[in-house]
Amino acid sequence: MFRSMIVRSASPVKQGLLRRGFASESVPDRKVVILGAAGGIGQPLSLLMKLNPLVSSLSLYDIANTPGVAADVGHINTRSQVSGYMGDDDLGKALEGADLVIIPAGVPRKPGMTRDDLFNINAGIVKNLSIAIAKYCPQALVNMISNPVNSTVPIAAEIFKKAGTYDEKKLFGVTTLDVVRARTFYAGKSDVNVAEVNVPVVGGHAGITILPLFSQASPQANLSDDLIRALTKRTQDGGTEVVEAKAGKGSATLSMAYAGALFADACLKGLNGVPNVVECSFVQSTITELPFFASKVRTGKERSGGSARSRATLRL
Ligand SMILES: NC(=O)c1ccc[n+]([C@@H]2O[C@H](COP(=O)([O-])OP(=O)(O)OC[C@H]3O[C@@H](n4cnc5c(N)ncnc54)[C@H](O)[C@@H]3O)[C@@H](O)[C@H]2O)c1
Ligand SMILES: O=C(O)C[C@H](O)C(=O)O
Repeated sequence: MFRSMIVRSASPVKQGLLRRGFASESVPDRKVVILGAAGGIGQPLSLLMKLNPLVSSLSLYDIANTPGVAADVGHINTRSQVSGYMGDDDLGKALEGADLVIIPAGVPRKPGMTRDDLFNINAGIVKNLSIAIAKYCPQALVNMISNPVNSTVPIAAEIFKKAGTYDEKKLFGVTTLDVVRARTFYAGKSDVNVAEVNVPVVGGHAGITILPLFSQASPQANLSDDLIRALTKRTQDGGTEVVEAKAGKGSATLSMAYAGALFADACLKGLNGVPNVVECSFVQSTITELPFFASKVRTGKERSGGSARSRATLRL
C-alpha cells in the first residue's frame, strides 16, 4: 500500500523503474556525467558509477568509442539508465541536467614525464569541457581528475568565473588516489586493519606537494620516523611507481577509477543530505597563502533560493 502510494506520486519514467525494482522511493534522482568515459580511467569508472545506487542517470561522453562502452555498461542490471554520447555535437546533450560531472579526459604520463608535461594538451581539453559545463550544467558539481590537477582545477575556475557561473564550493580536484595509497602503504607497515585506516593527505597532487599526514592517521600505529619518511616518499611517488611499472602503457587507471568512484560517492551523499561526509580534495582555499590547496572537505547540502546545492566546508 505504502509503495503503491509512492509509485503514483512519481514521474511516469520513475514509476516504471520503481515497478521493475530499478529505482528507490527514498533516493533522489541524480545524473552523473563522465567526460572521457572511454579511456583507461573512464571505462572502469563508468562501471563503478553504474554500480552506485545513488545514480539514476549515467551519461558517458568521449570523443571516441563511447557507444561501445555505454552499450556494455548499460546491460548491467542496476538502477541507472545509461546513455552514450560522442563528439562535440553531443556534448551539450550529455551534460544537460547533470548533478555531477567527472572529468578524466586527457592524456596520461609516460615514463620520464612529469604531470606538468601534460599541461599543454590537457589544459586545452579541460578548457573546452569547462566552457561546455558552464553553458549546459552550471549548477553541477565538478570532479577534476585530468592532470596536472594543480593546474586543471584553477583553469576550470577561471573559465567558470569568465562565464559568471563560478561557485568555489562546487569545484573539486580529485586527490583521493593519494589518500587511497597512503591508507594502503600505512596499513602494510602497521598492525592495523586496512579497511579501518584513514590518512588525510593535503597540499596538491604532484610529487612533494602531496603531503600525507601520518601523524593524523587513524588508527594510530607506532611507526618510526624513518618508516614515516619512507611511507611519505612512496605516497608522493605513487603515480610514478605505476607509470614506470606500466612502461609506456599509461598511468594509474584501476586504482584511480576506484578513488574517483569513492570521491563521487561522497559528493552524491553530500547532495543527498547525508551528514558528516568528509574527504580530502584540492579546492579553492584560504588555509595557506596558496589560492588552491588540498585539505579535508565536508560535502553537504545547502538551501539557497529553495533549491538544494552542495556545500563544502574546509578544515585541516
Ligand atoms: N587525479 C589523479 O589522481 C589521476 C590519476 C590517474 C590519472 N590521472 C589523469 O587522468 C587523465 C586520463 O588518464 P587515462 O589513463 O584515463 O587516459 P586515457 O588516454 O586512457 O583516456 C583519456 C580519454 O579521454 C578522452 N578524451 C580526450 N580528449 C577528450 C575531450 N576533449 N573530451 C572528452 N574526452 C576526451 C580520450 O578519447 C580517452 O578516451 C590523465 O590526464 C591522467 O594523468 C589523474
Ligand atoms: O602519476 C600520474 O601521472 C597519474 C596520477 O596523477 C597518479 O597519481 O597516479
